Amino acid sequence: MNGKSGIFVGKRKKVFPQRDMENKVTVGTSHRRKTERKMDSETQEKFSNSRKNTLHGERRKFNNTERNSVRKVKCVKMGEENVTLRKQSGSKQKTELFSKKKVQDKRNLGVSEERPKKKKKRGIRLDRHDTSNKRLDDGVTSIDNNKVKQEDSAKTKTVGLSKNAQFRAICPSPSILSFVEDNLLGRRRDIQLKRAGYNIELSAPLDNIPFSTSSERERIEEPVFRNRLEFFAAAKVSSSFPPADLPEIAFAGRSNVGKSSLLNALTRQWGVVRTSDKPGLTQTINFFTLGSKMCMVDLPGYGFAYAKEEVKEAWEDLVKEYVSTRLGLKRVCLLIDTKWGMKQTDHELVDLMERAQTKYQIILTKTDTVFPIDVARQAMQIEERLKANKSVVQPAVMVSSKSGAGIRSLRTVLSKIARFVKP
Ligand SMILES: Nc1nc2c(ncn2[C@@H]2O[C@H](COP(=O)(O)OP(=O)(O)OP(=O)(O)O)[C@@H](O)[C@H]2O)c(=O)[nH]1
Ligand SMILES: [Mg+2]
Repeated sequence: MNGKSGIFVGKRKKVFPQRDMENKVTVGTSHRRKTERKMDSETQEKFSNSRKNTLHGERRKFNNTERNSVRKVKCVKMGEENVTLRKQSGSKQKTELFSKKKVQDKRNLGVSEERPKKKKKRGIRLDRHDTSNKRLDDGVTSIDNNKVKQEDSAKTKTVGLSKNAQFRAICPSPSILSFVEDNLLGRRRDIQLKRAGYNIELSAPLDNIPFSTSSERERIEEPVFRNRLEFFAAAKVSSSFPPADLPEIAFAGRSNVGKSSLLNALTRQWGVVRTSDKPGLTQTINFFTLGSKMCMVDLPGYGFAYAKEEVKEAWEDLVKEYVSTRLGLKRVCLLIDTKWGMKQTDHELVDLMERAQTKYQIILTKTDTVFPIDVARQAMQIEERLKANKSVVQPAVMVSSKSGAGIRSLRTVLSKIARFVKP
């Protein structure tokens, strides 16, 4: 700052007033700090109060631009009061001052005290249909602009949205929604399951009949799944595949998606197929017979990130070879974790099965980990994506091996395969 002229040339330092000197007031800026004024005690008090109320308190709230626009304009004496005003464009303070002044004048003239009328804000009247004085984005209600806006919003709806937002925008079909509700799919509260009559102490409680006795609980509606599940063969290479005497249903999917657990849940024979919370437990193609009716095949998971590259490739090649060449294979259940949806590796397998004309059906697993609406959205999204595919068997089935939700429906779907092939 130029001390002599009082014009700021550089960046102003932030200095706060100090009032600790007898008969002396030191104020705000470095320039003013130098100018110490002597005042009588009354004036000093008024002065310091007015600065306290106006300058000091407000200055710190303003940013630089606002501060520049603020100008100290008047110090008006009203009776005993000293009011310091700062002029700001359209400020309230200014209106207050003038209305106060008016009342004061009226008092002096003996006019009865009335509340000052508020000044009406004058709005600018615009012709709705005259677009000449409006900007395009001013909310003009012309038809053309509306069209443009609609197109833009449609574009942003699809292009601008994140993957997550796009997912949330999916409206599932009524049939999917009712399936989710009827089967109590999705994350549910225990109290809700209890009220519906399910015994939550049992494993896969929703696979039982509500309010059923223990003998009823044992029954599986589809006779084929009442057969004993027995380990039959394991293969690490295609040459050791067993002969394809029985119709086969294979369970494929990424590591840890719940393939082995689903086999146990379908047959209610917990522990026959080994499961683990660590991905990559199943490393060979495991064949299980279900009586003499069907063969169920547990495939090693693909996309297991922590396995060695060559091991991973060997598993994936084995799975690919199995699904594209196996003769007795009637259906591949492609398991997708409901939480994560279809990944690149899943699409690769889908493409392969399309080329090999292998029938496959999408099974959404672990539905108990997400909200019911997200189960429906995931099913809807996958069905839409695979709509044009020829070998896919629709609809997608939603299950949870943990809660037992949807397991009965899957049994019904799969038992038809066995029945038709071997009546
Ligand atoms: N919450 C929940 N967890 C499940 C469900 N199904 C399986 N799991 C769990 O997921 C983990 C993996 O299950 P597995 O059946 O071994 O999965 P996998 O697909 O056979 O895995 P790999 O053999 O490694 O390919 C286990 O900890 C299971 O308890 C389910 O429906 N809900
Ligand atoms: Mg497994």
